[in-house]
Amino acid sequence: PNFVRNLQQGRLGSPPRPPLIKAPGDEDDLPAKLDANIVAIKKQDGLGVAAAGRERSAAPKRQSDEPRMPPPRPLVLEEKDGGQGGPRTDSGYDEQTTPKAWATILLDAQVPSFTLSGAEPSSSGDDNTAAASGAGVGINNPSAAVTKNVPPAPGLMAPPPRPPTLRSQPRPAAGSPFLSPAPGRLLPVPNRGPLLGGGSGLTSSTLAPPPTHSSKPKKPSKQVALQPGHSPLDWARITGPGANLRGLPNNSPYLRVTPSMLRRQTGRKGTDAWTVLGGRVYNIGPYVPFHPGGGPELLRGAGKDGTQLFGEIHPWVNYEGMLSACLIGLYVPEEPPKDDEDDD
Ligand code: HEM
Repeated sequence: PNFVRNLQQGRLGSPPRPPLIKAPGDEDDLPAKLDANIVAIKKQDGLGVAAAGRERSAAPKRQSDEPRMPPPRPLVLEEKDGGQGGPRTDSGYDEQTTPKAWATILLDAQVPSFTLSGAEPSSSGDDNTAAASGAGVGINNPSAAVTKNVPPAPGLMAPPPRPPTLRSQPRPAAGSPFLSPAPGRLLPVPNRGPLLGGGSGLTSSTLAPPPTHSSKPKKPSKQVALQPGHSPLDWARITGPGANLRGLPNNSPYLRVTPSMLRRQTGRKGTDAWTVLGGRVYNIGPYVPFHPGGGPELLRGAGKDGTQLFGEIHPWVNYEGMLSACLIGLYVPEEPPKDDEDDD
């Protein structure tokens, strides 16, 4: 009998009522009276008491669900009920037959955020405490505008770690070129090097030549160690004006040297070493101990035209000036054979 009485009065199956805002003068038992009226109306309409109870049990649920409609932006998508319909059985969503992904609604989730201002406990105090107490949060107090360090709700990604702020960098010593003279200015970005002309004296990094990638790698030098008294200056001294290193008798005229004549002057077997450079024939024998590239290297051009070889190694060398005292004559083609017919 108690169960039937409670059922008739609508006390069974009713979820807790949502809080109502009461107007002044409202009676305290207004919700109970409203429920009783609903039961009476249902009876008049021929509906069963049980149906009325179901209606009442469903109505507050919808009411509590109404703020959730439409669903907020999905934070995490996951399938519920194995993809068979949605989570709400008292709405039209359960008429869906295809599997559907439903958003997990996290109304109470606190989205963790971060702040741009540092929160060093040493300099600015405990910002978390300030923010939690709500004191001083605002534009004029940005250091206090940090969020409560709410742990991320399940399914949410953890916030990224805060980058180190300039304020958290170690402050340079007094008198340092990195110290900004103007108060309130930001410190220079580290690892950029000092400015030019800043009087810091630390300009080596900015004056260093940039790395080049276009120059060829250097070949190893083939220069040899010259004997004492055989330096380039010594050669210049002995080849001054009036010097004669031709290897020919004095006052000999310049010769017309043919290829056959040239081939015999190789520097071997007691002969002088002649070479051709730019159409002129030089006696290079005296220069052998003065040649920075070594005697054997120089004699590679002896007895032949060494113009191409010379040019391949050191085209910048002024051979005409250096060998003026060694000039033999002009390099000329072989003389044509004499015509014997004239002798008849
Ligand atoms: C035609 C045969 C010659 C050959 C094969 C030859 C070869 C060389 C070589 C291999 C070097 C060393 C290059 C280096 O690695 O630094 C050299 C340097 C030199 N040779 Fe010759 N040379 C010849 C003729 C001459 C002649 C006729 C002269 C002067 C009249 C001369 C003057 C020099 C000078 C001044 C250097 C030093 C160049 C420098 O320091 O940049 N060479 N030569």
